[in-house]
Amino acid sequence: MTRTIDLDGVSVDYGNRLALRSVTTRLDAHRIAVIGANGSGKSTFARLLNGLELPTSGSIRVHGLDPVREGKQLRRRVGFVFTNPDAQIVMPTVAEDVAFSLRGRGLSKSEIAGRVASVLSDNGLADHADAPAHSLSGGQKQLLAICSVLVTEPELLVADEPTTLLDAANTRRIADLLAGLPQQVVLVTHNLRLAERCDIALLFDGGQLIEQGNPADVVGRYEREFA
Ligand SMILES: Nc1ncnc2c1ncn2[C@@H]1O[C@H](COP(=O)(O)OP(=O)(O)OP(=O)(O)O)[C@@H](O)[C@H]1O
Repeated sequence: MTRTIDLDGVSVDYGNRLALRSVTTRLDAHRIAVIGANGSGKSTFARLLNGLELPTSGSIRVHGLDPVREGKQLRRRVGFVFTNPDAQIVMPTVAEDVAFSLRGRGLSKSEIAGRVASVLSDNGLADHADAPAHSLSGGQKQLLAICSVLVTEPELLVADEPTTLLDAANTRRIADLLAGLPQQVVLVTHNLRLAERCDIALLFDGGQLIEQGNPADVVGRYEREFA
């Protein structure tokens, strides 16, 4: 399996705003942090990776798939976690919400129940399986949102500021969870400590990818030039 993300001259123009400007990169690291100031293009970059956004020009391959022509297959292989878990919770109970992600995949009821129980147990939510999803704490909701993505066994997990709404303990919990995943992870974050725990970091400025490399070096430049 190739786990390379390739962008060649990718720009995204929202009409009156060039959100990404001719970004070219090749990424095969396990955990990739994406940092930069507000409005620098991080979320746009993340959203390109599962076809939520399409390039205005240039080309992309994510694990060999072209989001323009193969968007459906891509979305089955790339899981996306949003900042606000409430935006992702769609079913009344925790277990039902996780199971919902597996609809249309041709799995039997018992296979679905098995996968749901396993992901909830791996992430400390087994005791909440039958609880109303909206009764969970903020940190538990973010765990649930991640479980709902992980249950689909994605090859790539893209998380757009998944710890922004969380306190220190829950931030650590999500950070540890992401750090322990076997699949490739792209983490957009303003939390520079989380960025430093990744294998590589990308720094965006004004829609341009201005640096890519060792996270400590990239974070250092960001702090010197943008803080
Ligand atoms: N749907 C949209 N329509 C028009 N402009 C947009 C849209 N989404 C983003 N933009 C603009 O594109 C630029 C890049 O936005 P993006 O959300 O990618 O930045 P970001 O680095 O993720 O910012 P933040 O740290 O604030 O989340 C910004 O100027 C933003 O206002």
